[in-house]
Amino acid sequence: MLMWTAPGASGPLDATVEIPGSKSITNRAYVLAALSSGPTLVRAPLDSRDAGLMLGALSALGATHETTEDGVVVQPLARRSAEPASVVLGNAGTVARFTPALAGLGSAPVHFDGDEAIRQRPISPLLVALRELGADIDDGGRGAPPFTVRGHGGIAGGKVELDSSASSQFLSALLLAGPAFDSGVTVRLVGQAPPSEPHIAMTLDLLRRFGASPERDGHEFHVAPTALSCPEYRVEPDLSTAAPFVLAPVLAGGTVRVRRWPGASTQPGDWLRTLLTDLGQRVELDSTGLTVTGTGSLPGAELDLHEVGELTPVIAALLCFADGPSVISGVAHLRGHETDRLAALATELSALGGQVSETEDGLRITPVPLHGGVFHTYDDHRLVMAAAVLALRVPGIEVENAATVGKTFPGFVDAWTGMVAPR
Ligand SMILES: O=C(O)C1=C[C@@H](OP(=O)(O)O)[C@@H](O)[C@H](O)C1
Ligand SMILES: C=C(OP(=O)(O)O)C(=O)O
Repeated sequence: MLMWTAPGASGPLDATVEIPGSKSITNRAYVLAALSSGPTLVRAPLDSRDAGLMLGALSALGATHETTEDGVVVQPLARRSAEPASVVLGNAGTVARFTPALAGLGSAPVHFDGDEAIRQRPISPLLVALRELGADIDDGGRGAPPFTVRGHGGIAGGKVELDSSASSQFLSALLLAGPAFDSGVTVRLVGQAPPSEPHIAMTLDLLRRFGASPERDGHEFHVAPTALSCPEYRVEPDLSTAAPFVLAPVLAGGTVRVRRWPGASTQPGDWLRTLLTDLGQRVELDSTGLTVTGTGSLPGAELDLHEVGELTPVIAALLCFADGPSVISGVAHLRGHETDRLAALATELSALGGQVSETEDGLRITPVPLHGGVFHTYDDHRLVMAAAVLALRVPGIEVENAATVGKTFPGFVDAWTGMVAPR
């Protein structure tokens, strides 16, 4: 789809939506399944570009999978690749950060490369740490893809210092692979605190579910060598993908229900319940899911989104309609996401007449009337979602390359249209 005219809200919403599986949980479950000693049935996994890239990467490394009626069955990396292989990264941070360590467990060279954007995203501190732990990586001195991991049949592991301030995924990568290192792994964080603390908790949670006993003492983490196993794992719906849907009734009025919203979750999107309540909306969680009812008011807000950075694009779009100015802070690392999200949001929202400017670590938003126009998406799924939120109130928003939303939700346009403009 080259251009999508996102629908405006013509009245209060009344919709129940099904959100696909969490990207972050799906791709962690696949990695841990590959490192397990037996097959794992991953139930309700995400089926999207990033999840497909993870399965492709694991296949290239020797962990095959089969899609069944019940989910995806992943076989362990029993046949650790002895043949040279290539891993396609696309623009998936989870694939780029989580799979190089697995290649170091094999016994062949594995070449890693992806979209132009992934070559620009930070990864160097992870490659340095992996080398210190015993991996043999040739990155031509670039500290970025393309690079080759030359497997020598295992990774020694041990103690390492890591600066994970540019992405929490560096730390998650070492912890997820730690059970397969000869001596496990002990990571001491140095530098600024990593962003996305819930994603670190998610990593520890999945490790436990697969039988490891990760330990954390402040900035130090330890995972012992462990034989992993988890015959079945059920993936929660992606609460960051759910974000635009639960924010919609704030702007359109009415009620939106998200089915299967978990009672407790390590996903950053679970914080939306707190945010929406603080913004004066009605939020109810029960065993069927989450129900959000818009109350018609929306105050401006000062939000530090360091822990939940991936929610920034849709929250920025929402705050363009608040009663007063807002400031988003704590998200300098978004400049190294799918695109420089702070620059992209400031540029695109300003092009629609908005008063949105970048700060060093966030955005300053002063609500003013917006007009329609083309919203460029920079190959970033979350910018498509942000544009859809804007269009609820602003007629004539044309979303460029909306298909890029397939990184996490290929069915987004249909689901959104079904919610806003049901036939
Ligand atoms: O570990 C993960 O699954 C993720 C961690 C976060 O990355 P950063 O810490 O780089 O922001 C998040 O933004 C990304 O969407 C998914
Ligand atoms: C930052 C994101 O993705 P990735 O997993 O590629 O880092 C995101 O989904 O917002």
